[in-house]
Amino acid sequence: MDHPSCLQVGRGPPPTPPSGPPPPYSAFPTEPTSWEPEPPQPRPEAPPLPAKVSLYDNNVGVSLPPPPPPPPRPPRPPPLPLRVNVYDGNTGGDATLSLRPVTRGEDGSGSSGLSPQFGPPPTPRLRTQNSMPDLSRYGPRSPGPSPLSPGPPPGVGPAATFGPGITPGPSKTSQFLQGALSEARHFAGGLIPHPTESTKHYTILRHSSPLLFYRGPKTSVEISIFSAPDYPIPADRTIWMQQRGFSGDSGMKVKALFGSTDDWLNVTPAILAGPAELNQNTDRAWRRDIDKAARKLLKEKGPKKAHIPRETHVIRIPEASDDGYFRLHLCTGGEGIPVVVGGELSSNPNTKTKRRKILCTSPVFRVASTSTDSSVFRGASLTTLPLEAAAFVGSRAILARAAPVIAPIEAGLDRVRPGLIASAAGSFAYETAHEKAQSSRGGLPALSPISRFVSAQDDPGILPPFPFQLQGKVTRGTGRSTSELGIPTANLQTPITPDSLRFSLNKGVYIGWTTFVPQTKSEWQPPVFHKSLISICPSPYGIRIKVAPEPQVTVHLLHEFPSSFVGAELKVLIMGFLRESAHPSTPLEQRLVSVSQDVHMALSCLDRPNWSPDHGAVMLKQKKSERSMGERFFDAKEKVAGKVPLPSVQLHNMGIRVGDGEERDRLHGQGGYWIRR
Ligand SMILES: Cc1cc2nc3c(=O)[nH]c(=O)nc-3n(C[C@H](O)[C@H](O)[C@H](O)COP(=O)(O)O)c2cc1C
Ligand SMILES: Nc1ncnc2c1ncn2[C@@H]1O[C@H](COP(=O)(O)OP(=O)(O)O)[C@@H](O)[C@H]1O
Repeated sequence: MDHPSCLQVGRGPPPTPPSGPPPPYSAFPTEPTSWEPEPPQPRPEAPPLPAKVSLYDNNVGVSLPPPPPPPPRPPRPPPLPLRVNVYDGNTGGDATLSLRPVTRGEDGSGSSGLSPQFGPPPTPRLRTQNSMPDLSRYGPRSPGPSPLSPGPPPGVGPAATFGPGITPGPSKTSQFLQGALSEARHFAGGLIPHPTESTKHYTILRHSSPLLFYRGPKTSVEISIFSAPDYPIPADRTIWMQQRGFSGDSGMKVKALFGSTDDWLNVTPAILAGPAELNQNTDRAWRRDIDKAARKLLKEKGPKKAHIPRETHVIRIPEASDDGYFRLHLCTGGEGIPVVVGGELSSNPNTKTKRRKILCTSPVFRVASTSTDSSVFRGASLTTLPLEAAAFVGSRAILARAAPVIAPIEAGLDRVRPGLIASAAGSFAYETAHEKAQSSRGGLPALSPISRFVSAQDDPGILPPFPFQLQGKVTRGTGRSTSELGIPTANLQTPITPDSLRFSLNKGVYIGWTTFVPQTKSEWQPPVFHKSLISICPSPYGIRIKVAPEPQVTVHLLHEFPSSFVGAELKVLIMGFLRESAHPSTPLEQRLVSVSQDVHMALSCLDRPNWSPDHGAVMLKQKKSERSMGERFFDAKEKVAGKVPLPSVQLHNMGIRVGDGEERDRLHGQGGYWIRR
């Protein structure tokens, strides 16, 4: 094959779309090389969690004023039930804690007077097996199922609502949290009464509790937007999050990432989901809230002006926003941050086009992690004090529960730390790596795409930070890549580790080489490498609607195989970055053109000697020996992780901020999803 195009790293003129379908590549030879696979390492299990922990631990190291005595409650109307999303260590998913208030003494406890109930853990999302296409690679294709077609319920976290709670069988963890968080419910009760805020034409209903416990990248707030019959939601609507009042920490660190230069973050949900993709219980709870609010709006505004439900949003709260009070603004038009509160544009003609118009603002909510401490009490206003008390109690409860998980890790670290890293050097190295990652990003993609218009002699070949190596078992896909794009993709079951790699990669398409890892020693043969296209991004097929979808590694090998190899172990050497992933809503024709270009690029590029797998393997070795101190620290962290019991749950899932929040924000982007009503 003739390759007029050559390569360079950096910007270049726009690529010329190749005409026709991707070229056949079955005839391309594979190359034996000395790059050998290494086996993956197993990880030990976490110790079991205790069933019961004392709530009020006097050894927490903070001076807490005695909690205010509960105000006398009128018997009617009954207080609304509070539901708090918590991580359920037993199921590995989220549990919704629904605390239904009862009259004091009614339950015989006489303590908080609240009888908690728990929502069920979400049903794990299963893949539809019957949607597998015929694997005859270039045969006629049947259209795949629509992304919005009915399917099994997704792994969405349960909603926190004001409607009646969903009553499942309580788990061990939930029993523990029952006691702890019923206290939180008691205190938080004071702030619940305003789950909706309205302007003349718009209303925002907050489904979630006013008190959201931080749960890592999955932390989310759920709202529904209503509008008057003559005022549909504008197509250019955006949702912005603004921090309000007291903040527990510095806050708002990755403004550029979220398109903001102020205390405003653009948190508009990324994905439009179909009703069939939602967890049905969650949606039912949302609808109950919506019906209740709609009835109220009808009463207030009359049938002609009553606001009608338009959209429901599950908005991911960026981890970098830290603890504090927040509200959301529904905006339209303009550019930059919305600076006009009250729905009117500035009269200054110079700034007019730059400003977004705020259509409506949501009720306030509080995000709390275990970093909540007594200083928050000092910063709280009188109206927010009950919520602060609730945050405090809740965070103590979660910390207490986390302690048995953290303790063995700490102990294990102490055992292995002296030989691996002195903690001071470690933290320095960590900072260095962290800063490096930060500066290399600067809000722009750090990886320059390979340009298509450089002559072979100018081709610099693999450039840092490449190559990378990933390994994983092939799992079944949805069949959509085959049916829609004509490329079967081997989906790898692999977390992207170590962190240094995870945080370096853009969501995008890469070129590289893939080899099969022999299952037994007797199977060993010199490895054969196949040119490959590697995609690292969340599945665009919407079957796993999540607040913070994890990137998936999928590989299309540029070689024809007689049959499927699901279950095989692949090793992938990633050599260069081609392009950012197209948004899932990109029209099919455009995606086809991109994939066809990707195939051309991989074929022309990887044939050159400076892109060979041997060359890649040498560079990988070299890279390993030249690791920066920061990268070594990441390695050390991995090694430590291999030697000490790792928690089966991640600490951020237990409300503990562990410092990687900004990187995770980068990884997940805005996240979130929304549905039409
Ligand atoms: C060459 C190539 C290019 C891809 N480009 C994109 C893209 O631009 N945007 C995107 O969301 N996903 C992209 N993907 C990911 C696939 O659309 C899909 O997530 C993956 O192949 C899994 O699909 P499956 O469920 O059919 O196995 C790409 C995959 C490959 C192999
Ligand atoms: N050239 C190839 N590249 C990747 N996978 C292939 C290739 N040829 C066959 N396969 C097999 O096809 C499977 C993908 O097919 P399938 O899951 O039906 O489609 P999709 O990738 O659209 O989800 C892979 O898991 C792999 O076993």
